[in-house]
Amino acid sequence: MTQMPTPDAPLNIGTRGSPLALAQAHETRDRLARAFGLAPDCFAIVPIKTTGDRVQDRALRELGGKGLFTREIEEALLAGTIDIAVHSMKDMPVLQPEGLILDTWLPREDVRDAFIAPGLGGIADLPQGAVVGTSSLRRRAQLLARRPDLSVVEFRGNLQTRMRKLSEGVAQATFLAMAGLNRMGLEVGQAAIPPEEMLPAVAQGAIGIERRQDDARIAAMLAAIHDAPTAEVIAAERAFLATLDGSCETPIAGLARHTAEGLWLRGEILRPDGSEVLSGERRGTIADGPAMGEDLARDLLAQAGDGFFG
Ligand SMILES: NCc1[nH]cc(CCC(=O)O)c1CC(=O)O
Repeated sequence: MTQMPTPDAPLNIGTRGSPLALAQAHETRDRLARAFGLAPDCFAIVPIKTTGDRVQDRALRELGGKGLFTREIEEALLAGTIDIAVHSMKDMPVLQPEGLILDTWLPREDVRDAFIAPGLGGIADLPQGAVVGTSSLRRRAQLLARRPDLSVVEFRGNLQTRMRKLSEGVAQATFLAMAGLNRMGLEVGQAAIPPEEMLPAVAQGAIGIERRQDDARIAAMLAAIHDAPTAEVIAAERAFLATLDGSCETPIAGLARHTAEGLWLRGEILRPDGSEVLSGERRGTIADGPAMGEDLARDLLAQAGDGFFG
């Protein structure tokens, strides 16, 4: 019988301190509490500041990519200060440090990007030459591929900062993930963009829970809240990303869905200025997911050739 956490010996949940990260940590706590009939105070939410959170005003990707938002949290996990770490999987590197494992998934939220522009329903409504704010290489490239007439400005900071920039006219539109808005219960006039129009980031809308590999007690508890269908689509998407990763700073998008036969996967790589888009699809069984991701990535890399990334 698994030893259950108590208010005196709570299960410590590590997370970044942003409002979205905290909402995700609370969702994780609530699911665990419900699964085991435990009171909320059997869990402690431990916000951890990461390098990525500290460095607000520099071009983050110059500083070392995705691990920026996870290193301190993973160190706390290895040190035993926390027992699990809750992550937005869109921001997670494909490999975890020695001794840690990431194999628990909460049910995926809305995978779509949100278009946010007061009074406008979608990208097509933007006037010729309009300015759009985003800090996402992927969204920038996808937008310019569709609308080369638009200009894109860097948009950083929290949701409030971005909404203020919109109202000040710094840009006429911006993007966020529907998942984040939904998880925070926010209504900012967002319009969901169909994936055919803007393919989301790999693992967008998915929350993953990381733990120490040798912690059998925690593994048993996490099994109770694991969502297998989410694991299946993410396995295909992350294999696609893993095969592409390291080869480029190129914008990448990928989305897998269940079909009657198994899985469907679509992937896309773009030149940062949107001047070229390479995409493809695979279908297969659920067990084929990772192989579909790898195969599609290899195919796109071969199509791209050396010039694509330069
Ligand atoms: N890169 C930041 C980030 N990481 C995850 C989300 C949203 C939630 C999700 O996709 O799970 C966001 C913000 C955004 O893109 O609007």
